[in-house]
Amino acid sequence: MLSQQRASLAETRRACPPARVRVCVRLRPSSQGDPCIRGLNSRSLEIINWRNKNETMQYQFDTFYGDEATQHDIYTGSVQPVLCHLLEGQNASVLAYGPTGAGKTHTMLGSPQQPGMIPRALRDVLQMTREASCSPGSEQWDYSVSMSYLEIYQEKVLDLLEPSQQDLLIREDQDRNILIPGLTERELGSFGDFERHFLPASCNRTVASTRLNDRSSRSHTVLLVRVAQAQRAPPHHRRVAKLCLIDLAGSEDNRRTGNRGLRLKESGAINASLHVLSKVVDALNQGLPRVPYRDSKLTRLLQDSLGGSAHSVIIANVAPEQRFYFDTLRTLNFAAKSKQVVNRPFTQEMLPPPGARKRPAEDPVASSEGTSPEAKRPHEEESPEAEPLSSLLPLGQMDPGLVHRLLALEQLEKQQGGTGRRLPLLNTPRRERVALLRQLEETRSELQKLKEKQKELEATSLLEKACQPKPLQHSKAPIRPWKQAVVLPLQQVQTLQREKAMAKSNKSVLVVQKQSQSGSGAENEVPAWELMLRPDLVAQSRANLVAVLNEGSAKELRALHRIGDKKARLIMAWRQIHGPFTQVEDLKQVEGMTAK
Ligand SMILES: Nc1ncnc2c1ncn2[C@@H]1O[C@H](COP(=O)(O)OP(=O)(O)OP(=O)(O)O)[C@@H](O)[C@H]1O
Repeated sequence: MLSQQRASLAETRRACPPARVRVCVRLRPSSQGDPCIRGLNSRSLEIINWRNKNETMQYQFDTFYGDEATQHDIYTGSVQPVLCHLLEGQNASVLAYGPTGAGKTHTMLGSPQQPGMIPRALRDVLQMTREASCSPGSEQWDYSVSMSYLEIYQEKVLDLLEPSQQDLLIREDQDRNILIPGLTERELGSFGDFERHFLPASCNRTVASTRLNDRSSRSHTVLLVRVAQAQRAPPHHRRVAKLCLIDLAGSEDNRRTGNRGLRLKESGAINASLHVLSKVVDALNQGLPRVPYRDSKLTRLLQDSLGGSAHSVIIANVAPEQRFYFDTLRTLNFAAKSKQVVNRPFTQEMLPPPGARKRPAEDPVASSEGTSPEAKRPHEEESPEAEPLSSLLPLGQMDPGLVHRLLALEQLEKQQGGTGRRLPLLNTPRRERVALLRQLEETRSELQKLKEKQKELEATSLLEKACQPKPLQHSKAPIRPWKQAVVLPLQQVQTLQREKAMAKSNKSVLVVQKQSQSGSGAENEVPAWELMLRPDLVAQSRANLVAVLNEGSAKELRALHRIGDKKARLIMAWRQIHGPFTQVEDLKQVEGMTAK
């Protein structure tokens, strides 16, 4: 039954090596005055230290592009290398980040004279798929490319290909894919098709004039390109990859933009979502159990690109003028922490259901309900590669817990008449149902094998006994399987017991009895007690504290124990210069503070 279940899913996921997010910095040409930032070489730059004008701070990235770098340099150096992964069925993302007026839209869209990353990438993707479908390789594939285009304006997801005021919902399917039901998708047969759909849609983006940029993006725009491929020969595998090209709206200091009314409201939404983006990167870097993707529409959509399955590139745009100094510093700090984020790309291959051997362009399933640009990806639990079926353990090494489970299952089956009737699972969500059925199937086969092994052992043992001289005292006890004894030092046993008790009790603090000091165990000895905190909660609260240190406002910092106004300001200044705190102990480096 299990193999049938797997065959019907017919999906395999091949993990690739983890891929760190690549981060490059692009410096816009200066419009006035002396620059506050300059490049040192193709990877490093330095920026004046605001506390001491005679000092500089240095940063290193995957690539640094100076103000003379062309669109071609940036494309060939940082964007083109990730596109080849699309043909392997893996996702890729390119994201332009930076303050308002620093050149994000110039980098992504460009102009007719200096086309940006988006038109260049589309031209190459279409060309690559054309060439790959003509290649005489053994694995010939048919390709189809399609696009969707949306903007996130004031926390609303708006379709740019078919503009309307409808806020599209972001959904997550059972396999954790992000879907946008109702988002328009257009097939692209040529670059001409792309221009025909993309150019008018670009005019639908919300732009307005601010004091810092005549045509400032008031929204985050996301171009989704879907590359579907279908193998011509059996077994007719299908793959779907997604390319996300994102032009973020710039962070804005409203004292300088002069924003009021609607502009101010837009700016509030932009800054809030960029703040969540920064928190997502922090959470990923600190390995926190909860990454706040759901706290903004932007991060929800970027779930794949940061800490997800895509090969991602961040282009951090910075402006050289003194008036952008603090924006530049903030951008460099965001870029520096983003380069630590590691993604886990994989190739997904699916078999079409029997009777549905169509080319991707004709295949309604391949286009994921016709409108959604997302590929259906299975949950890890369903991947045959994720976890091989557990093989039968030698009887003597069988985990007592498993034996207990097997006996309980046998009991349950007996109660149900032992006719193979299935357990009532219909009300269980599908994912859990699949996992339960798998577990049940594994347990059944283990039980069967266990019974056979047991019989074998009994037979061998009887035979041996028959051949041996009779022992003086014959034991009538049935033959039991050997249990493997694990001997632990007493202290370790007690720690394990405490941790188990804590996990079971679900409490954060436990009162535990101390080991008798004298060791005599005398009846009248007064027992000593101690309080024990759950280690996972301690770790979590330390991580939360670090998050407040990195992201907290002055008010939030003052709310911390022993932190007053002066210390809050010192912490904020420190993190602006040195970047995020990695642990609570870093506080020692802040002037006049101790880790206490
Ligand atoms: N590398 C560059 N070379 C020449 N001009 C540039 C470059 N980068 C940006 N510019 C110019 O600077 C101005 C601001 O750039 P752009 O609109 O791309 O900024 P932005 O970061 O997208 O701003 P916002 O977030 O407000 O939309 C534009 O006039 C653009 O043409």
